[in-house]
Amino acid sequence: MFRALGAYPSGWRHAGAHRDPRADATVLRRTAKLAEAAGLDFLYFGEWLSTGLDLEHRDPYLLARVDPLSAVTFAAGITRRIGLVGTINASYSGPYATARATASSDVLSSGRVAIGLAVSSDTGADANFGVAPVPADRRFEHAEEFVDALRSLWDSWDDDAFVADRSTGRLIDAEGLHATDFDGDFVHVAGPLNAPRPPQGHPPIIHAGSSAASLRFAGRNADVALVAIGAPSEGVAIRREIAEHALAAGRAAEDVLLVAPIMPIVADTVPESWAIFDELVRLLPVGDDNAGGALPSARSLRSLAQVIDTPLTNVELDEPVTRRAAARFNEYGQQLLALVAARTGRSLETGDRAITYRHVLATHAVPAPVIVGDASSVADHFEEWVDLGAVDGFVVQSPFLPAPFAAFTELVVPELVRRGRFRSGYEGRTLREHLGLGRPENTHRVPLVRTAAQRFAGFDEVVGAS
Ligand SMILES: Cc1cc2nc3c(=O)[nH]c(=O)nc-3n(C[C@H](O)[C@H](O)[C@H](O)COP(=O)(O)O)c2cc1C
Repeated sequence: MFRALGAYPSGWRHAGAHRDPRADATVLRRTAKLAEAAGLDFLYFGEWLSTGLDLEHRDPYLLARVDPLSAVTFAAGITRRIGLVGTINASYSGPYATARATASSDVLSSGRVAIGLAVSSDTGADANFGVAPVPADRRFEHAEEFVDALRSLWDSWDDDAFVADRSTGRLIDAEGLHATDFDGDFVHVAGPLNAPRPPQGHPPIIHAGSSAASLRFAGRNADVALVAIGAPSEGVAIRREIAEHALAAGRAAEDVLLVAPIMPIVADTVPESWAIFDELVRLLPVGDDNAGGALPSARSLRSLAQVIDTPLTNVELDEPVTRRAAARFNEYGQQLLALVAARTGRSLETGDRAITYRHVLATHAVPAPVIVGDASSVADHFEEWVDLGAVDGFVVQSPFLPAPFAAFTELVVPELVRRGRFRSGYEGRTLREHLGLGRPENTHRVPLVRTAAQRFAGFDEVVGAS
């Protein structure tokens, strides 16, 4: 997952971090090369369609970044094998333009493109696009029509419609162009599309979201579901839920892959990886409600006190959490303590490696799926989750770019290959092949010429009747 300014809010402050969005081409080129050299399935470009000062400390990577479909096209030109996922938001995109742009980039990349389909709503985006928002409770219905329309448009032409017969002068097989008219409750589009059928037939659809509505949507429509998962047992339950929705929609359970975001912080040794995470926490501008430059108040000590049900009066951020104070934390507070211990090697009341309130607050304030360790411990985590049936794979987030991502590709990927858990290099050509997804047939049977003839026959009747 490519977040140029880093997926951890303080990542850009780390020494050596990319921090100038105007130079995104440089870090994108480096990241794409690293990812492809490691044989990763895809690079994922997310999307958010508005900006504002409130993002500076919460999600700085959203402040200003290149448009995902532009990034896909750029990356397609500098890579040869890796898949490229460009996110578009169904509520703010037209199906014709989206089908055309993605069919085009699939052609230009020889079948390596997927759509990240976002269904989120955002009042900023409503204002930016000047459109009446899709009613909140019908966003997923709208998105379902959007996907159906996309697939219909991608099937406008048969794979072999362009016969290009020089001797007869026949360029196309007229029977290979289909009527694609789609007339739903929300989506109305005629077509056919003025782009060839994509090399993958239908570029895969990846849907990110963790709500019940998102899981249902993914089960019914997506090729890959990207879901935030806290524990393996949760992943197993989510997989079952998605499979039920897939089956109810007439699909097979294995038609939908389940992947989870993960933020590995890896170094040659475990203490070195702890040091990187400690530094990210130190650089996080957490503070109390009125502290200048701090994260929003929801990430203050006061809010932490509320969620762990424990008064935190007169404590300093860098003060150790005493055993006595820890005993008063509720279940969520105990989970935070366990997470801090796993990510930092710290424990209660142990001198300079004591758990401090800063670490507890940072872990609450930044709900990133951080996993800290050396190559072996991070690979153990991957293996365990896959073996327990929690996920089919992971989408790697980097706290900043490029160093932690380089460390992941140079340390963890070879370890997974050594263990026989990841292929060495690419076997397939297209993204569908990387993911083990079949290539869909063209679903249109009736050529446009025949429907035109039928329409003409209807016209004759009308003329005859008059
Ligand atoms: C790992 C991950 C990445 C996501 N990336 C995006 C994104 O780039 N753009 C977007 O609009 N939504 C993205 N989402 C989805 C939203 O965060 C949210 O889950 C979605 O709007 C569904 O929530 P809802 O069903 O409550 O609307 C992502 C979700 C996850 C889990």
